[in-house]
Amino acid sequence: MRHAYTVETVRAAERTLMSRLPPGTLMQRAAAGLAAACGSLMHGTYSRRVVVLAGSGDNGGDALYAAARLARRGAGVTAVLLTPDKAHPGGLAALRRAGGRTLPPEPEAADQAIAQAHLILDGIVGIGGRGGLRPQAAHLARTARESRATVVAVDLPSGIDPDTGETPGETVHADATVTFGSYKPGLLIDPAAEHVGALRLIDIGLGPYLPPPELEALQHADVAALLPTPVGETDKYRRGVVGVVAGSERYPGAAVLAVGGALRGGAGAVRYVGPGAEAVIARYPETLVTSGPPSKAGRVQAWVVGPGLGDDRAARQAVAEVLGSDVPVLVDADALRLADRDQIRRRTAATVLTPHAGEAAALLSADRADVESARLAHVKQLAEAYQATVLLKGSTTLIAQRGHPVRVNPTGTAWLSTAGSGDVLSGLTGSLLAAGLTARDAASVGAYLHGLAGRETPVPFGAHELADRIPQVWRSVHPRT
Ligand SMILES: NC(=O)C1=CN([C@@H]2O[C@H](COP(=O)(O)OP(=O)(O)OC[C@H]3O[C@@H](n4cnc5c(N)ncnc54)[C@H](OP(=O)(O)O)[C@@H]3O)[C@@H](O)[C@H]2O)[C@@H](O)CC1
Ligand SMILES: [K+]
Repeated sequence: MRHAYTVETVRAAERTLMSRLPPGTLMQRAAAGLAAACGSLMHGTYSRRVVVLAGSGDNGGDALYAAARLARRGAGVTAVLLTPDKAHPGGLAALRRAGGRTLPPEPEAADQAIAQAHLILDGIVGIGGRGGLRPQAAHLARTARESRATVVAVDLPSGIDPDTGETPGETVHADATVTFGSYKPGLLIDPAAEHVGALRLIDIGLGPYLPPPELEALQHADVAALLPTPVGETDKYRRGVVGVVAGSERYPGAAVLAVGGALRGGAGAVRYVGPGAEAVIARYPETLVTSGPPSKAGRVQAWVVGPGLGDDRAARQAVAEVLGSDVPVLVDADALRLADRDQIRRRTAATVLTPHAGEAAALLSADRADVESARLAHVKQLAEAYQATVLLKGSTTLIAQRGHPVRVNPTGTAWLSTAGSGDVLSGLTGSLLAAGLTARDAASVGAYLHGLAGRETPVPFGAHELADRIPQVWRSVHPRT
């Protein structure tokens, strides 16, 4: 599991640790890790040209100390000092002792040095940065982006908001980010995460001083431990039966895709309820289909409701019936519009809402653009407002449930934004719910497998191919399955 902490938490842990160590120890640990990472990115240091963009805080200090180490190993280092009279004194002295030269941030000289660099170290600001980059820093960030050099962000790409992943203005676009002590939420959440590049964590000894995280990201081993596995004496009810209420005369395909996802989610059987039965059976003969309302469909351990449902009276009635049940319910697509919001809040069994940014905006009476630019705040707000587990789909899918760290899904690809992709995710996640995972785990594991399937399916793909790919990625996560 990867854990991420807010600036306030990181600073508190650093204060405790620093009080037990000689002054400067943490910065030297950070600089040593950073210099080693730069050396390996440049495949050596001798005769490499390195430009340091150094702000006046400790982030600039880290960059200057690391650059001094590179200079001692043969790199030619030029430091562009954003405010020369406030540059980190220890870092600057170390760099000068190692033979590095410095420049004030005058555009012409700085631009020329950047144009000739093999590697640029972005030490403009770290966790002390506030708001969008100031004009001089923004100019350097743009020049670095346009250069051919490898851009390495120190702790984080300058200009991103470390706590939220928002990008309030110009930011550095890094090829790699070397972060210290712990991940920060902004490194893992878009739009900021898009500018992080390859992410490396340098351990500076903070671990024992960190409380529960603000954000976490599952990795293969975490997902493997959560995947349902049938054991000796079992039957379909013990493995879980998932009910899928999806599709309409107009959109029978949504029913097929949701059932396709559900059949790959580990439940023992899939019950389909709705007008798409013929199409569903034609593609998946193992589905148990019923034509009546959900309440007459027979026993299920979890429901999925919404994909392609339309919005007629029968659809509205089906949503209300499903929400009235006492088993976990996943509410997606049309059902997010049709559901009585108070009925969602009153439920005692788990509810999972799976909106994309547009649907999330409607549920919160907010703007879609605001949701996309501040995903973490909005997913938490939704979970709170609806007293539900919320999976906010998008470039970085987030899963929130009150009282727990938000989860960010580390898999996925922009190719997943294709028609029907969400229907497969709903079926898959509902199936994991029926198999007994908690709402938060089912949503996280569903997003993880769905994202991996998106990465593994040859592109460009259609949503039905994603469903077909799930067994393969399941086995890649859990080879002993
Ligand atoms: N603490 C520790 O133990 C360890 C900390 N470590 C390192 O310290 C870093 C934090 O250092 P920090 O606290 O000095 O802040 P930092 O990120 O350098 O920024 C302050 C500077 O930014 C400027 N500035 C602000 N906003 C700006 C903007 N929008 N646009 C432009 N400039 C802006 C601000 O200017 P001022 O307002 O003072 O004029 C000031 O000069 C952390 O990220 C990690 O790298 C590691 O060594 C490990 C041990
Ligand atoms: K930085």
